[in-house]
Amino acid sequence: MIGYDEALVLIQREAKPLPVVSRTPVPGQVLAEPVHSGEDLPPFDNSAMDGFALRVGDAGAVAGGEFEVLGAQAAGDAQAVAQGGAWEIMTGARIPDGLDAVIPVEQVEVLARDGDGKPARIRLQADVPPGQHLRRHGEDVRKGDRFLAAGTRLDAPQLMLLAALGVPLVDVHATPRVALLNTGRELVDDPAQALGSGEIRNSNGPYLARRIEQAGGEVVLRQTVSDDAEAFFIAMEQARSAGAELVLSTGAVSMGRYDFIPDALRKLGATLHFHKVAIRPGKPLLFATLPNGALFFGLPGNPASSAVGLRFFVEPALRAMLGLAPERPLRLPLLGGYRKRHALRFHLKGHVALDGEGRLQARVLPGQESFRIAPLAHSNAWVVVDAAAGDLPDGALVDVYPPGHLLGLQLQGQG
Ligand SMILES: Nc1nc2c(c(=O)[nH]1)N[C@H]1C(S)=C(S)[C@@H](COP(=O)(O)OP(=O)(O)OC[C@H]3O[C@@H](n4cnc5c(N)ncnc54)[C@H](O)[C@@H]3O)O[C@H]1N2
Ligand code: MOO
Repeated sequence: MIGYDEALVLIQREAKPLPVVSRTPVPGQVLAEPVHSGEDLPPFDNSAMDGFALRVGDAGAVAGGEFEVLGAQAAGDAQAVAQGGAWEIMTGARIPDGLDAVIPVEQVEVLARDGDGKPARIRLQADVPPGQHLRRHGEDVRKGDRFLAAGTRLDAPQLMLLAALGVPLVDVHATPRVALLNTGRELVDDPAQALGSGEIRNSNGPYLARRIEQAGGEVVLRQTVSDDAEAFFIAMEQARSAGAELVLSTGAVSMGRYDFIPDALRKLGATLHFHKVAIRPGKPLLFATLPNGALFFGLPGNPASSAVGLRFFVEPALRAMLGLAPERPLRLPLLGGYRKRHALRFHLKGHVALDGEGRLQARVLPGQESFRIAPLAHSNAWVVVDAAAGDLPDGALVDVYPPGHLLGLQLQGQG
């Protein structure tokens, strides 16, 4: 049996960044290369206000000054050239060449109007400092700027920026393709089907499938497989033809007579890196490399054990495949402390909330047994207590991980 840190080193040795591909930007993708701007943002000098554009130079203009209105410029109008005077201008409209400041319409007295009722002559009711209410081209992002760094995960703000700068394609690591095989002849997938004697519902399948997608993977195959090696070999062949770079199984990795996964992998010619880690829950976890180079994780079947296996073993591999640096935990005070009964590393269903002063604090939820699913649905974080740690007193700082490596802490909506 090896320790968690040692297991992580082996995973990080085996999990390599996937090839870089150019793709349409989509939320959740992680940039493999920085993005440089091919344009200025804003693309041209424009007005921040509805009002009048003027030429005021370095000195500015003073209240009381009068100007002829010689043109008008709305958002979307092409470049115009002004021969002095004032131009009526709308927010976002391109500043006519030759003008260099804007006065808002509220600070102007219209002295005369033309036949159509448009302002023909104005008087300033306020001073106009140089450059007032101008949004200059490139002030936000300059052409050639590296505006998104490698390792950035695309979400709404990044998509806004990429859209603003007209970037059709970004370089990302290919999405890791994951095959998920739930083993066990006791498993029932159809929620409408009544359970036969000794049967249980496959709950690991939907949980893991969702978490894999949230962790940046794509589930290319999901199969429920009986407890025999032949059915497993068929599913493994399907995983291979689906192009899976990562294969996960649940169940059949422990000591029982039907725990066939380790032997079946050997028969397939896989290289076993470890089987059994000094953690709770999830101890019988297995990690191997398949002959085609795909990584294989044999997750224990108990629901909390499979969740821990995904979060703390598979997700580090996904991170490496996506070209991301290893994750760092939050350090939060632990409300109520924790009594640690074994010299193992514990991954505990936890809950993070705000205390009375609005500071984050964590606690360990009751119901840590690995068969218990209900506490997982009330948990919004993992509290991790290292193997070397002893009992933790109330308020001790503890490592806390969000539910997924690409998910932030989610404080709302958990009961
Ligand atoms: N003699 C020993 N027995 C066990 C040991 C041990 O060291 N010696 N380890 C225990 C630990 S720890 C764990 S964890 C489990 C792991 O067992 P397996 O990975 O072999 O899984 P199964 O036996 O197939 O199933 C365990 C448990 O989980 C339920 N299960 C399985 N798949 C699903 C699923 N998709 N959805 C919901 N529940 C699932 C299954 O019915 C069992 O109750 O072994 C201990 N035993
Ligand atoms: O370690 Mo097993 O995962 O306790 O139930």
